Amino acid sequence: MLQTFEQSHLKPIHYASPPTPPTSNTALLSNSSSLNTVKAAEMSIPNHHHILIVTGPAGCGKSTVAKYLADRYGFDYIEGDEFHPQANLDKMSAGIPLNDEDRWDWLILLRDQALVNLKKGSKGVVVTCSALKKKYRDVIRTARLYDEDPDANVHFVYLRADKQTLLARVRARQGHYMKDDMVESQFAALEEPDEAECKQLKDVEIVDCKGPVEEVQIAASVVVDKVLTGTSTQ
Ligand SMILES: Nc1ncnc2c1ncn2[C@@H]1O[C@H](COP(=O)(O)OP(=O)(O)O)[C@@H](O)[C@H]1O
Ligand SMILES: O=C(O)[C@H](O)[C@@H](O)[C@H](O)[C@H](O)COP(=O)(O)O
Repeated sequence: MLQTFEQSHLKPIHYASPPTPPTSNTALLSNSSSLNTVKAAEMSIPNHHHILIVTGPAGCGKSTVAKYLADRYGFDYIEGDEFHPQANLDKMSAGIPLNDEDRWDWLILLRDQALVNLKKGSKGVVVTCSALKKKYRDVIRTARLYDEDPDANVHFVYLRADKQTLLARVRARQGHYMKDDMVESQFAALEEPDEAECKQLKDVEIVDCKGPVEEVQIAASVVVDKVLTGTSTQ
């Protein structure tokens, strides 16, 4: 376990795009297009307890990308929005941003649900969670401390786009409690994974999510393929 932690610590940082400013995935896709033809079934994924957390503000495409990744790797899919207590849902539906107090138990619940699924035999889980602040991501990172084996291999996929792009998506989205008036507060709270966090912890992949759905899904799978097969080279 400690060994696993140290090994993952030694894994090189892998940016799908640099921390700032946002860029497109064009270079990543053209450099790595051959990887996208690799079928997940043909990939040799070491049997670690993979916990992939797809993060970013409302509208960045967490659910859209997480479902794709879960399907690709045969991992369980945990939709973070389904684990909020009613009080949180009521707040968000009323356009009131959650605060730290509102989020702690939710984050712990998501972490523990991921561990429950792994304990039941899932080879990996993909979790959607905005994880807007570093301290929230740190809660999920503690999964390896509570893993039974313990082998949990936590990785974050941060979907990055500008506020206007996400505002437009949330405005167009139907039937969701999170309305576009919450996007401003999401960005106000957002602490993007910065270079220090990425370099120190080596568990964050940054994917530009401004492009079309399919492009973003492929870009995410390119970096996650490398994480899961231990072939990240940067
Ligand atoms: N890359 C994309 N381009 C355009 N629309 C997208 C993209 N990704 C997601 N969407 C749409 O934007 C809305 C928000 O996506 P969703 O996956 O629910 O994001 P999140 O889970 O981060 O809030 C949905 O209506 C979805 O269909
Ligand atoms: O799909 C979305 O619009 C978001 O995922 C949204 O539902 C919300 O971001 C989280 O559930 C938790 O709220 P916080 O992001 O404020 O922690």
